[in-house]
Amino acid sequence: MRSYAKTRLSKVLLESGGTPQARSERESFSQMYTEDLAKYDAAENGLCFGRIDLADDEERYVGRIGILDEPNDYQTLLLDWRAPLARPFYLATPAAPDGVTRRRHIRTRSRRVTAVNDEYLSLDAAQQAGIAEDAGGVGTESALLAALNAARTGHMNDIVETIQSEQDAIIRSEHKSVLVVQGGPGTGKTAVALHRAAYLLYTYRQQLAKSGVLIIGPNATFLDYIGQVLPSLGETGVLLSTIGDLYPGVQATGEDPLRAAELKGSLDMIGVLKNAVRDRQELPREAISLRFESNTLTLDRKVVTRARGRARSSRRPHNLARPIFVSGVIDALADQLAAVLGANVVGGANLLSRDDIADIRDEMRSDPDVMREIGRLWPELSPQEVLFDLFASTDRLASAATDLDETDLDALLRTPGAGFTAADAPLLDELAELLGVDDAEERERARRRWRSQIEDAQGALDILTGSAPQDLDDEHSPEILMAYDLIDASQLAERQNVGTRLTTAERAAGDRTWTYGHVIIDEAQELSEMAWRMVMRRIPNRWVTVVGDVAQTSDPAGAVSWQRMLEPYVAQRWKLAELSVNYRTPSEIMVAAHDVLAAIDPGSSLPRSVRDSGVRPWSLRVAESAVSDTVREMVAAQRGPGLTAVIADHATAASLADIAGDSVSVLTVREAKGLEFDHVIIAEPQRILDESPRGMNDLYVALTRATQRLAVVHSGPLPDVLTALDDVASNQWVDDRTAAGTR
Ligand SMILES: Nc1ncnc2c1ncn2[C@@H]1O[C@H](COP(=O)(O)OP(=O)(O)OP(=O)(O)O)[C@@H](O)[C@H]1O
Repeated sequence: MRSYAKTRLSKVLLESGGTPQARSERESFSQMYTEDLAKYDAAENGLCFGRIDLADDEERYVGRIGILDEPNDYQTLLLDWRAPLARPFYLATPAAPDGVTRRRHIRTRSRRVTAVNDEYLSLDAAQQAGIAEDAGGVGTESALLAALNAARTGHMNDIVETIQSEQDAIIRSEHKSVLVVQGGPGTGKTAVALHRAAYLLYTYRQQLAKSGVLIIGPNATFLDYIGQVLPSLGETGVLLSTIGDLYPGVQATGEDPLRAAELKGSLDMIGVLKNAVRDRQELPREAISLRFESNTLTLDRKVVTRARGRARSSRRPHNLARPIFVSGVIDALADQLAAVLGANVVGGANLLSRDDIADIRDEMRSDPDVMREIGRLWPELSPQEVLFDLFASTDRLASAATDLDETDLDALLRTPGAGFTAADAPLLDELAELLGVDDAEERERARRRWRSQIEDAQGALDILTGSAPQDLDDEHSPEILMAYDLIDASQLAERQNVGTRLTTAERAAGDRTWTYGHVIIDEAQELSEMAWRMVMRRIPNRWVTVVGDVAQTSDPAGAVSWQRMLEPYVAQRWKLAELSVNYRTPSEIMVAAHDVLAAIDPGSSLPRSVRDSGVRPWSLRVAESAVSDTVREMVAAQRGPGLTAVIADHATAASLADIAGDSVSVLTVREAKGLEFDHVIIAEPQRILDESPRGMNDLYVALTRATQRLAVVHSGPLPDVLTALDDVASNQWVDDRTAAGTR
């Protein structure tokens, strides 16, 4: 398949000329073969990972992509894991075997089979194979446990080999509106969300290939962590973004203080932004005198009020209503001038015909002084400008945010030099709606760009001809093809465009008004009300998969209830699916997290851990000055594969930043969100609690990041919610290591 795609691709690339239709076909083929090659590369590892045997002796092999045996009547050699026929591989159980007698997990390294693991789904099949009932061969979960116990690499792996049935139901859900997947830490929400994207792209390829799928995650580290999963499932047409980067052309570089983030996330900001835009539609304090062709005209409050009223009552966005305002003012000024000119001649204003007055208006429109004054009163504005100016001035803020007290106004004021923040992106998006974009100029620029591309191409062809050997001119030999014979300028320009052809995801990323076919929001509890508005604008059909856990909300403007966030868009019409099994955190750690969850929401239950690690988490109290050294010793005691994370409040994390390396991360809770590590050290948990009004949720997130071991190092009293941890007197990880060394 590889060599077929490679050969076809090079053939397509060599072809040239032809009708526009032929060219566009070539383009699609070249894209298709390129994507095929990427898909085959991605499926290189674990190409085939399973097989099911059915009662009627049929065998089905399941893998990362589908393969048909073309010469043999297109028989299926390998089923794509997303195909309906592959589904029993994930769903069959001894209680409901669905015709399956045996499920085989096949593990491979490159092309070599390294392990085969069979589960017999009926006693008959097990006995026939000579497996005793108590041998653990029936319904074992060894493939899953092997995957879960493996050391972490810093990148998420796909779970196609071991998708569990409650996860499968969500991945393949046919629900066409908002589906909320709520589940505790480690229940596979992220994994499920990514596999759902792959499944939907496979099943609704036609529909989604053009519109694309958008996946929103909490931060760049997280996107990097999950970034490998979709290509390994063979899907490249997905845009991954954070909320902060969703507004095209702006990257969130600043960070808001908690109160500012909370205020910016609230729906009250809609009113504030509306006011901020209206405040830019100004009335002159006193009449403005304008010189126009040796006459003095007056622009007074009354004229401007009337023009502004007309423009506002059009209900168009600010920039699109601007021409109405401009006409209103120019009409009034032209009438004024006509009156002045008329008064100066016998016969009065009637002397000026309509055409004369129309000419005057045109001249006024091209008079820079007149237009400058009008521009001051109703300027053309960009969202960035309005937001920047609003948060830079106490006066503007006070005028727009009339309900806020002084402390809140201060919280919103931007520190000079700071960039836009993640909470600003939804505000920019809102402003873009309020301002409207007059894209006439952009369209004209695109036309000009195209013309100049054709001219460049023409130039290139001329040079090619000019630099041809002289004797060709003298004795033009018909069998030597000149560039001109093959291609004309517009074709060449088109070719260059093909070189920079954008994928659906790339085009969508640059277009604020792009509407996606499906949107998946991970860690959705972190989205503020304003962020929801921004996302929902991009998905008018409301086909959204929402994945999150309200007990893990850190953002002060984030969700405490899904209903509250979704109400404005779908009222009650959303479906809830829950995940109840924790695949990450061992049971010993979850026991310790119980009191923390109870403090967040006494009504919610902990997800059940699928495995034990055999190691109990512990806490160690040391002097404040010794916290740093203790953590360093623990990190140094880690050897071998696996990742260690130190999770702490901002200040403690900053003081330990230098120990970060390839296998060690030092993170705040916000940065650790959604990630996982083999070993986790939480430093100064009380400070995590104190740092935010959602401190308890943050502590819960920190506690549930480890796949193997957890330790807490603290200098003050241990928070009450952590008393389930073993209180130890010395650094166990270092002791364990020393003991291992002695042995
Ligand atoms: N069916 C499965 N087979 C193998 N591994 C799985 C399966 N389901 C989940 N996992 C693994 O469990 C871990 C946790 O999954 P994931 O990160 O998706 O959980 P989450 O619910 O998003 O967690 P959190 O809310 O804490 O961010 C990951 O390493 C994931 O690969």
